Amino acid sequence: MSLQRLDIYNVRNICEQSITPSEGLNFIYGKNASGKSALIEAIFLLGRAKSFRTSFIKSVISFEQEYLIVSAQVLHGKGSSIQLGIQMDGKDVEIRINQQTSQKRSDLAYGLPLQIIHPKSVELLDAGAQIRREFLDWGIFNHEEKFLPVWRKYKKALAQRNALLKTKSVNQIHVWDNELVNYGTIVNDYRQQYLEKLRPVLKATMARFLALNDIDMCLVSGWDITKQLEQLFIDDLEKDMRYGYTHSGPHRGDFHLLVDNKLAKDVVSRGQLKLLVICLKLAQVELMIRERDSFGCILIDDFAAELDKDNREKILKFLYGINCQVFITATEIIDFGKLDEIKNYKLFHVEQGKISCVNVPHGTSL
Ligand SMILES: Nc1ncnc2c1ncn2[C@@H]1O[C@H](COP(=O)(O)OP(=O)(O)OP(=O)(O)O)[C@@H](O)[C@H]1O
Repeated sequence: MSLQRLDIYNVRNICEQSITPSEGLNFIYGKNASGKSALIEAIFLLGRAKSFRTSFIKSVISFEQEYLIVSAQVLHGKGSSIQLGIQMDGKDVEIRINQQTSQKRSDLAYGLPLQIIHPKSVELLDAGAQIRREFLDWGIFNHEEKFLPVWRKYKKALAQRNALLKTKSVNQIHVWDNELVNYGTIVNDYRQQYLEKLRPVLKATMARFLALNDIDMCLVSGWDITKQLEQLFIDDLEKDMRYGYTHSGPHRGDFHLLVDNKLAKDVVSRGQLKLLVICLKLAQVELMIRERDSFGCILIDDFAAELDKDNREKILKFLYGINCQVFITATEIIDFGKLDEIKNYKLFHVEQGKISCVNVPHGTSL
């Protein structure tokens, strides 16, 4: 799965640009504020229908413009391709798949699975649990089609229960308790199964980048698993009513990344933490390629940030070795290391929102 052609219209300082990327590695370089991240953001918008930098979409639309559009021809193996498009005006989102309008953001995500690594990605291991839940659930969503409808039903039941808690009208609350127990248990099981599959891939990926012993990953369910969830809803009712929300369930779930049985963020260096996050993200991609034989794009914004030359080389080697389209940005070509050993890549230069493909005869040392 890869972008064959990408058209960007009104994304930050990119007014109107089209590129034909390589199926393999795409290196994007340019000075600060040239528009490299805007290009990465455009691809992310297309696959996730949201920005990775802001929840305020108006700020992504070029100044004084009403809307943005990103569209692409996406090759889906065996020569078949689909046309994906998204238009956003800050209020509404219009998704087009092969010229048909779709209401579902999940259709885009299935059409173009994306993984992104950027300087703030380190939050995956040093910020609150929500970002880790989303990480796990995104992996499961791409593995198991049945997961999303169950998760949606769980969230709907949770919203209903919380609404009853807030108005203290708890007579009918057991109806929602039953739904939450039912769907919540399934969500937790999916997470556990996914984590069991991801763990060995993660350990193998980490071994390539980090000399850390005894790394493990374990699921935090979001409730005291020595007790029945059903019983916890009964026991916690008074507390839940006082705060107006449900304290136990997979919506409070998390995972812990442990190094020598301690939370990674408490024992490793900043650079190591960043590498651990990269490993987690690449392990998800690798698992998906193993199980589904394909992936969409890996996006890496600001490649050189906090990574030393050795690690940048190892990451590039890894990316070169997996069958996947990659977009990587840096301010200097030199940050990409030796490109002469890599075939099948394209180099793009960005300047004031204009993207141009730089011709480098393969085998040339940059
Ligand atoms: N809505 C917008 N409309 C037009 N330009 C914008 C908008 N939002 C931001 N910009 C400008 O777009 C330019 C490109 O920003 P971008 O973050 O893509 O740069 P970059 O090349 O990734 O830079 P750096 O290397 O510093 O991270 C900046 O000058 C920024 O001020």
